[in-house]
Amino acid sequence: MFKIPFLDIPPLQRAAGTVRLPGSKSISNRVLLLAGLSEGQTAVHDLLDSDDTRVMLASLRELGCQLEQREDGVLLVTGIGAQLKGSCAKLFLGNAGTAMRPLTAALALLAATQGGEFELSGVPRMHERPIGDLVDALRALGCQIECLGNEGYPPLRLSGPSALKLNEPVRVRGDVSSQFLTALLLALPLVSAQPVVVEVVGELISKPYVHITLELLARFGIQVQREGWQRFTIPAGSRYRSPGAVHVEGDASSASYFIALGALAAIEQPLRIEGVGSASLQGDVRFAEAASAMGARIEAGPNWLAVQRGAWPLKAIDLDCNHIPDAAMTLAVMALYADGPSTLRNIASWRVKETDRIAAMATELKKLGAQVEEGPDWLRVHPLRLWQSASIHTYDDHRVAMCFSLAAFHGLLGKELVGPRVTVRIEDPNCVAKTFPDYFETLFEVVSADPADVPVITIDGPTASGKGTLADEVAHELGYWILDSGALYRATGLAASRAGIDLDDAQAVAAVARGLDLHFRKGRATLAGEDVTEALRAEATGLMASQVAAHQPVRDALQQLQLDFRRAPGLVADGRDMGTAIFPDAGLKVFLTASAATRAERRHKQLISKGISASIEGLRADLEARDARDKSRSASPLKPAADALSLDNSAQTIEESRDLLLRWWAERGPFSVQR
Ligand SMILES: Nc1ncnc2c1ncn2[C@@H]1O[C@H](COP(=O)(O)OP(=O)(O)O)[C@@H](O)[C@H]1O
Ligand SMILES: Nc1ccn([C@H]2C[C@H](O)[C@@H](COP(=O)(O)OP(=O)(O)O)O2)c(=O)n1
Repeated sequence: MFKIPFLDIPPLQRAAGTVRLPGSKSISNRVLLLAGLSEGQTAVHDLLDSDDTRVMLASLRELGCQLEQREDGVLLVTGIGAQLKGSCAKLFLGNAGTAMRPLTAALALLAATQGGEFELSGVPRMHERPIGDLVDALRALGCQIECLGNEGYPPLRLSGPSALKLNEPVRVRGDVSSQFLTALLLALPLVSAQPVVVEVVGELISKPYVHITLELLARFGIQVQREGWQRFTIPAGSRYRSPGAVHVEGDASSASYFIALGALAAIEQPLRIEGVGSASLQGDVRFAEAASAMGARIEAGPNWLAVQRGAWPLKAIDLDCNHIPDAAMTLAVMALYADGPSTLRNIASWRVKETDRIAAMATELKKLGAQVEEGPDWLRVHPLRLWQSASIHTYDDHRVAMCFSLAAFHGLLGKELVGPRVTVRIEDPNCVAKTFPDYFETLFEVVSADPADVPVITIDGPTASGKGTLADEVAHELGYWILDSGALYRATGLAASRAGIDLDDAQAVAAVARGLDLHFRKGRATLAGEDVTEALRAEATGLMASQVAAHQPVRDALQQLQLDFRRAPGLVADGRDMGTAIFPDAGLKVFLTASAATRAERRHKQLISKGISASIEGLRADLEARDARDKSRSASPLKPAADALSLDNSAQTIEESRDLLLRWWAERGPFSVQR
């Protein structure tokens, strides 16, 4: 997760590999509610773990459902069997429309029939998202609902008991959001002692989402009868019955970013997307048709897609997007790469989503330099040839963040470079946590950039100056990868000494370096399958590292391994020769020092905290000897690069050093200082 103020994405060129999608948000939250209302236990497989599902889970727990996370990731939900366990609760639902609407309907009906009082609230944006049509429908039915802020908007208070009028059809508007109808369909089986009829007023939008609702209701034992998309009947005596186990499909809206990615950048090989396909329930899989119309080459299996670039530039489209409201935002960004203006129509619902998405898309696309026109329910985007770096505001809207990451792909038309290479800054990247917490990690796994375009910060300096600590801090703030180059020399020294090799035998040690079976995962290092995290950090290993690092053949053997760390979105590399030898073109080079006394003291503290005893004098002698060797060797000696900025942090805190580096970095970047 990128919990940072912004993420700068450098120019990206290609995509290849396989993406596994997170579970569908729409299906996850519907399944949770149905499982929560059912009798018995439901094993939910592949549930999405995100902000929106977390608020639903917290609410279910509050309402008395038992939730148990199995070791294999499956969630066991024991439902309340349509019987309230408590008569009051206050539920906070964040910005999750898929929790607010159905819980409102379900709790209003439960309060009416069984008595109770429930308050439902969310973040400020949730209190601006209309729910009046659902409230009206429920009030007409006899439910007691109070809007605690503005009429027609959350927060809401639902209370009862009260008499329900179920003889007449429940009428609900369907032309603003289909979620109101979905909410009623999910909840009305609670009161279906007699048949209950729902009539939709106005033309129903987003029908595919209602289709998902009906399919899932069927899996939980409720066969809704449908006449067109206007009239729905819940048969008398309907009861929620757990199907035992449910598998949640991958999220088709999330797939749209990777389908677009394939269309833009899967040049040699298709990009494979797992979790959705031709057998998917979700309407947003039809985004694939829109992407095909723009030129993508797509092959589909039951639960996978393989997408490759076809037409380039993409083909402009003029499309009614009513059937793919969420995924269609991605088309607006693809339109930048088209051969003419593209028009997205029938998207009025965008105006009442996480933000006013029509306005947001228009504003942010224009920042990149695009010409954009908008109407009450449409958006027209003209292709972009002269790109400019832009800081994209994301409005706490996950989809804005995800679709604009695609604007980092540009420049290449055929083999020719068109326009400048620019940086796309995504503000508040963590807003993707709503539906796809690992979106950026997933993206960076499958994309590649020209290494020259990937920004690098180097931090070189003597031992215990704080390079590693500072590199971690800075990389974390920028969302960059980390190269601890010393670890490669340490691993080489350790592996060579374990193999009984003379550390002064340059060729023999270089052979070890070339065959190094070293992996870093989740803060642990393994060498030939053995966890060597602690062994690598031992002082003795540092001395061995310094010894083997003096051999040019060893340095040559490790060079490519180090260069391979240079991947989007960027790299912070620490060592002795990062700025002088490995990344001479780094955008920022820092030479970090501190007095020998300070460094000895820091190392001493570090060792003591790990329970290793050592004398400060001994440590100081060791580190001075190591510095002397690192500086005096002929192969890439420790010295500042000509263009490095020196920083003596003897009297600085880690935070002060970090903020200074980030300021230096911001001054060199395409955006003015932002912190
Ligand atoms: N201003 C500072 N900057 C960086 N590290 C510091 C600072 N003050 C104290 N330290 C501590 O110094 C120790 C050595 O830092 P480390 O990153 O391991 O150094 P290096 O990678 O240069 O050998 C760490 O325990 C770190 O917390
Ligand atoms: N880029 C590098 C990194 C480390 N080395 C050598 C020289 C160092 O004394 C050892 C150990 O490096 P490391 O950065 O892990 O050591 P410290 O954490 O600074 O004690 O490896 C090098 O020659 N070039």
